[in-house]
Amino acid sequence: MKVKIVADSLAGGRLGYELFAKALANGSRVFGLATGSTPVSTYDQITASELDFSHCISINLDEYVGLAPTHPQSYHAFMQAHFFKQKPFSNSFVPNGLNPDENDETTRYEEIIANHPIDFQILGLGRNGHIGFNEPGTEFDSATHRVALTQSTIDANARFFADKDEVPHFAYSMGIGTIMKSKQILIEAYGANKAEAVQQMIEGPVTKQVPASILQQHANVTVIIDQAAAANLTKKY
Ligand SMILES: N[C@@H]1[C@@H](O)[C@H](O)[C@@H](COP(=O)(O)O)O[C@@H]1O
Repeated sequence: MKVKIVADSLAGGRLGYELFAKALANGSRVFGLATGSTPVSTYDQITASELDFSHCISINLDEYVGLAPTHPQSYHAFMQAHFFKQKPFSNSFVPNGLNPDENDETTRYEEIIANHPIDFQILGLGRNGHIGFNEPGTEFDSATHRVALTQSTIDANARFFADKDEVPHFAYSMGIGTIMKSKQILIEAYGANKAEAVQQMIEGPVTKQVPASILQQHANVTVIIDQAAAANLTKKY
């Protein structure tokens, strides 16, 4: 893992942007994308830049089950607002949260990824160490699946919804095995409430209880964190 400690999320976003630009220049054509507040500073730099993704494909990590693409809190809507409206791809895939057939949706999505192997994947980090929506305890070789969200994740995401009761309890998510097949991975984390998960991801044992810890075994991972998220690290980076 390459660990980059920056002053704040703005500086992290600039670095994240540079990694995207470099990957694009080096021939990456399939980009795995994430939602959440973390990647926004990177997306802001990208959408303000000259980068062109019109010959590229994007594949998003996850989507809430039960939310229509037009729902303002759906990850479809998030991606439109923060990325695709300004920087369209030739084709963008996001799981279909309205597909009630779990097997159909997860198989369909896994096939899309098999047909378009991900060159560059950006990830955020959950407070409990989750990546995508792969909660603690998820198998490391998991494929795209339907996830029951933990209370900690529901609580963390409630801030985006008018009412806590509106937060979906299920999501479709790429699996950890799916994510690990990406050729290059960038994971970003900002703020003190990520410090514990960051320390466990980088310095802790590789354990299912901290899904992101598996990234220690990936050959090409860059971690971008700010000072606050780096606070619990015990070694120098
Ligand atoms: N499914 C998303 C993740 O992809 C994201 O990385 C994480 C952190 O969110 P945030 O970046 O807002 O802290 O939580 C959500 O549950």
